[in-house]
Amino acid sequence: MSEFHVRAVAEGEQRACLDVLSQSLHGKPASDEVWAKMAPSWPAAGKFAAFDDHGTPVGITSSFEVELTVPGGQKLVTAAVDGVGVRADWTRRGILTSMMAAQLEDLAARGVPLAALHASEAVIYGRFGYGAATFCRGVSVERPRAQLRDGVGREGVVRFVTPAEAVERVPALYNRFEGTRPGFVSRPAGWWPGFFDRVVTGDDGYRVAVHSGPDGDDGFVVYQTIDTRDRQAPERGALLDIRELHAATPQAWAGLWRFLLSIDLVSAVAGRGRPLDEPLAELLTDPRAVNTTEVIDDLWLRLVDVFAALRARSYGTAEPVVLEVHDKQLPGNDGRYVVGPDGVERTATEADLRLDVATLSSLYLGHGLFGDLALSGRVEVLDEAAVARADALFHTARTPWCGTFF
Ligand SMILES: CC(=O)SCCNC(=O)CCNC(=O)[C@H](O)C(C)(C)COP(=O)(O)OP(=O)(O)OC[C@H]1O[C@@H](n2cnc3c(N)ncnc32)[C@H](O)[C@@H]1OP(=O)(O)O
Repeated sequence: MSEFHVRAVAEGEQRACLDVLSQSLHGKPASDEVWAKMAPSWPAAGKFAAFDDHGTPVGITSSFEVELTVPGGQKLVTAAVDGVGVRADWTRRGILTSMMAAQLEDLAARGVPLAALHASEAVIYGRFGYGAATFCRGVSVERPRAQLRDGVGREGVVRFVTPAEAVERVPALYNRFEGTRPGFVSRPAGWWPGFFDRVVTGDDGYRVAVHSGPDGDDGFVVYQTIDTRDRQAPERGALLDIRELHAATPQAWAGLWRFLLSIDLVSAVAGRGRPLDEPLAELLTDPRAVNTTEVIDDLWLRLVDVFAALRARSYGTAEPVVLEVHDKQLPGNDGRYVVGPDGVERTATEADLRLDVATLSSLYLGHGLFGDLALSGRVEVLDEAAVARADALFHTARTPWCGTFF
């Protein structure tokens, strides 16, 4: 059997690596035209690849830097891991395992405290210390059943913007939302061309509408209209499918939903990836017009530097707990940490709760309960009373949500 070795991607090797990624995701190799557009946002930096005996890449993992808002509002440098794939004729030979090890060691050496990703499958990344840290919801709001309560979302004005205006204005607008919730990630300049500009300027008919309140533009929605008519239902209204909806104020949020729910000839307004706690039903006279179509893991987080990450977030009010953390990939994180409202220290005292780094990572942003994870054995309870204290310390007032796909 051929061998592989993993190393950092060198300048000039990116296009061959992109082809590996495309193959793993059932896509086509990039044409010269596509590559010319992508190349600026596909630097060699942050990429590790596996190469066969002939020097041909057969696996790839990438990352770029973002800032992630942690409970309490601090923004931590985070490696946004994306572009992971192994060529189908090389899978299940340990290539991903080796690439993840190289990437994590590099991040730790560079002092990057967190790594985060969106997983194609939920079974892949737990073994590398990632835990599902934010969840999101799919919603569908039935029309005409959904009628807004009196006065909801009437303060501002909503207007369409052209794709060119959207490309120019929305990035600055988005910066107004950063830091409002744990789990939010910044969108660096390199994110926009591949994930926003391409969509709104493409051929799929996406529309962008912007909300203005007393302080100017304060929210936007990107959505697509899908024709759902068929022979059985020739008069059925369209489906409005939200790609993203962000608002700086509750008024802007309600105003954008008012706009969507007021468009004529529509049978439903739907969206995936919405926050779990979005109070949509509260806008309507008939709350049953809102259906939850799915609840699914969103951001997977990995504490690369456990001490730095624990110290960076704030905690609720409770007596401290001692957590004993185990980290297979980065043993420097192994040890006990006393966590309380006044801060975090390493400690030699007896542990109250024992857990691995993936479990701690999934609890870090405030989603989930130590008590629930204790039920499945993911948290080992050494002092029963510590479970409620840990939940009180880690719980956050706002449900964590990422809101950005990468
Ligand atoms: C952040 C992102 O970019 S998400 C996108 C991830 N990429 C994709 O989904 C593209 C299609 N899939 C692939 O390219 C590959 O199958 C990968 C990257 C998911 C896995 O790569 P591999 O080199 O096969 O992983 P590797 O051999 O290191 O497997 C490590 C372990 O994970 C398990 N594993 C890996 N992938 C999967 C999977 N998709 N389903 C179930 N188990 C898996 C392996 O069985 C192995 O288990 P073991 O340690 O008990 O033996």
